[in-house]
Amino acid sequence: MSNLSLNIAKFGGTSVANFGAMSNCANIVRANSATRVVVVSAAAGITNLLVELAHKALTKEQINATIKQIEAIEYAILNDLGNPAPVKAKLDELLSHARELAHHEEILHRPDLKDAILSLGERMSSLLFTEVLKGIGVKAENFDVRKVLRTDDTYGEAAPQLNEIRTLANELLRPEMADCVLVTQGFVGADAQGNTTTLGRGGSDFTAALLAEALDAQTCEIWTDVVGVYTTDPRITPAAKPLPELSFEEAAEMATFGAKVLHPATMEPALRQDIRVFVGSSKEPEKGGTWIARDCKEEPHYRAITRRKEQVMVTVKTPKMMHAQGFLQKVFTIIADHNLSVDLITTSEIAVAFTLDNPSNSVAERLNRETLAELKEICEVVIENDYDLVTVVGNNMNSAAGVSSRIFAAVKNFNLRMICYGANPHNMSFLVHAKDSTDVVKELHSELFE
Ligand SMILES: Nc1ncnc2c1ncn2[C@@H]1O[C@H](COP(=O)(O)OP(=O)(O)O)[C@@H](O)[C@H]1O
Ligand SMILES: N[C@@H](CC(=O)OP(=O)(O)O)C(=O)O
Repeated sequence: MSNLSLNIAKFGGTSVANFGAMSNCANIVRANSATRVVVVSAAAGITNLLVELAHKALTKEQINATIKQIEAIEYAILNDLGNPAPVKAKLDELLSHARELAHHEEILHRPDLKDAILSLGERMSSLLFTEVLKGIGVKAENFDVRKVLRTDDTYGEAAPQLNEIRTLANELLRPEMADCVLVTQGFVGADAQGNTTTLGRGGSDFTAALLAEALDAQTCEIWTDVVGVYTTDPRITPAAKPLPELSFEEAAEMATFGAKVLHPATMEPALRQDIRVFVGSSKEPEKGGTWIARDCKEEPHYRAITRRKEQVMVTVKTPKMMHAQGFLQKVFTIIADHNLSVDLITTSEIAVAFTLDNPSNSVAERLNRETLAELKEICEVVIENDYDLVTVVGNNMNSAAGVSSRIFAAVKNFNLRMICYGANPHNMSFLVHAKDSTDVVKELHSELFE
């Protein structure tokens, strides 16, 4: 079933951080009659507080203090509503659920409880944002995304089940959106048993794209705190510039290699269904933003630079590797069995080095630990921390002359530990010491874009 014009709008944590920010978002929704589904993240800071409750061994007093911080942020929004009374009881219910889960004696060991508590940020913000919309005269309803966003049961990084999502969204969401704007939760899902799951940090963008795909939307808007996707993270250098256009491939590379403005999986549904994705600032919508689509007017060799922090370099060595057939295969079987993806690899006759993405409290961190323990059973393993991965994203990078030499010239004063170039036309990546990465990105940016 297709629609004349359907847009899914997603508002990130900073865009729903307080009543004023939510009001800007409400105006954006009201201005576009094609927007029938709104996906919201938790108010800025809330998910981090919930992560502390879920992952850190806190005293009772520390738990209570953290809940108080959450309550203060949510209540500040509630108290600014014209008519807070109808939602106060529902908000209090969600807060007491958070309290209960935080004090649960198994919270640190049960991934299902962790996801249940993490989901509460989005459940509270969607409740409040629905009221903000109603307050400016938009007919809106809060919709529990767990009814349609079916996932597997990999808590913390659940995989969406696309066929079920399509069926459920068309059965349960589509009929309701004809009548009003539905405000739902990003980042959250439910498995076949109805247990709450989450899609991984930053997953609300992915939710929006998944719903856009399931409902055959034409566009998906990601409203955030920057006026589009930039040549690099504007927090690294003020010289970063917003990009008017990007291809799906370029955007996917940027997201995968660290551009936090988009969740890495966001482009997958967009690419499958050819959904145009817009990224813009909810504070300054009039400034426009970046359009991400299949084809771009231009395909420059250098489009952007990204950085991904918290990388680990693993070197596996075995004297037996000399002529030892099957060693590499064993190493990569162990990695594959744990579902890890390796970005950079270098090999010599007696050693293989590769990188692992290792953000703290992530599913990857746990899998990395298990993987390394297994590798240690078959070879010597050296683990080095404190690395960042820097990537230049562009087009035809592996087939044009001089593309790599310009990059190497710009970073000649830094120690590059690993380099990956040539396998993909859209990127060139290298590992640098974390202490150098800001300067590396600045030097590269200055050479390629300024
Ligand atoms: N290439 C980039 N372009 C724009 N923003 C980027 C880029 N790389 C990283 N960022 C960071 O992403 C942030 C927005 O992402 P995020 O904090 O997750 O927003 P939201 O809360 O809206 O989801 C920006 O403030 C910016 O610092
Ligand atoms: N609230 C979740 C999901 C999310 O996507 O948030 P944001 O849109 O603010 O990055 C997180 O912080 O991970």
